[in-house]
Amino acid sequence: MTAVTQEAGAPSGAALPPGMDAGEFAIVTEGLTKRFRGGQVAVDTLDLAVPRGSVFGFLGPNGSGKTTTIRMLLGLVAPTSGGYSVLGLPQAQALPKVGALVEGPAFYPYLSGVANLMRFDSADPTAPRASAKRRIAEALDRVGLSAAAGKRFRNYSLGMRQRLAIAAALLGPRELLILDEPTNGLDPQGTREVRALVKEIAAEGTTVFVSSHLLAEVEQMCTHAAIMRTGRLVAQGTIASLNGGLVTRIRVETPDAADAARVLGTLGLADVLTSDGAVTAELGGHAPERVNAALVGEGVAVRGLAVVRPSLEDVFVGLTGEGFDVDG
Ligand SMILES: Nc1ncnc2c1ncn2[C@@H]1O[C@H](COP(=O)(O)OP(=O)(O)OP(=O)(O)O)[C@@H](O)[C@H]1O
Repeated sequence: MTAVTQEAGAPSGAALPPGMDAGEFAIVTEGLTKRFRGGQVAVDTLDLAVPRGSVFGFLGPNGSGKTTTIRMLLGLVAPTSGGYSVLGLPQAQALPKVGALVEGPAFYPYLSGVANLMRFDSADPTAPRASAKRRIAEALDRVGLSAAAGKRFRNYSLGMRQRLAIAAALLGPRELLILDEPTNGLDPQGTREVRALVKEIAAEGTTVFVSSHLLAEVEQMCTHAAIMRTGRLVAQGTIASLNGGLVTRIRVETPDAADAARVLGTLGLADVLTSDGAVTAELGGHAPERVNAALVGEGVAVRGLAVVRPSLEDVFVGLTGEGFDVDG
């Protein structure tokens, strides 16, 4: 692994996932730690491995260390100890290939989208002036704002404003896009627009590292996730592997709970439990429609039947014994 130079020195040497090398990853951190003055440990010996090409959800309740981690990856905050690698390159070479949206850029309300991006682009001393127009047009096109490019920023919807901010992060070819809570403060329409845009950008081959405190958002938008709690990594992997440790259950609402429990047991479903007028059991390989037919065939009055799939929230609760408190 090529460690990005930082004052804390070399990476800790913590193990990468077996059989993998740093070239496969857009971001690797090893023992990454940030202790603020006053003793607060915001990020605690964090080992992250973000595969290239993934949409990687960096998930955790408020205050779990997500922004501090992102600020370290971007060289805005020096780690106390540990190391990190971005795109396997030294920081000066990596950063031009990284687009980032950490705190929303300040746009001028009375200027158009395109004029705002021109101001933004001209503030970057590394961006060649001759190709500015093309670069800006491409970024606007990529976020679907070409038609609204001449409209004043103050007349943009919340979703359009955030898409313009993402366009600002995409001025130039990027291998990695880092977005800190990009749907925060957006209305449902704006949230949908940003989620769709993230998927499109990923489909074009850019790795997207996106922080969120919204479990459902990460489940919908991401291929992989890392779950944080008070600065520590709780789990990471593909969404399927994170959910995979938990079983899908079937839930039957019925006034005939005892009969329903007997039928589920006869069918071979495991861990049959009865409470509050409902019977639940591990679904295993059984088809829910067959289970329903068997229940009805045995005279059980089925008021409701649901397949309860494990969620990332269940993963978090299972691993920490705590609820996922977004205000925590
Ligand atoms: N400059 C700082 N000085 C001292 N403590 C800080 C500083 N920045 C962050 N912290 C603390 O570090 C912890 C992690 O904060 P951080 O902002 O990284 O979390 P987060 O997961 O991004 O949360 P949020 O979603 O609320 O931004 C918090 O307890 C926070 O109060």
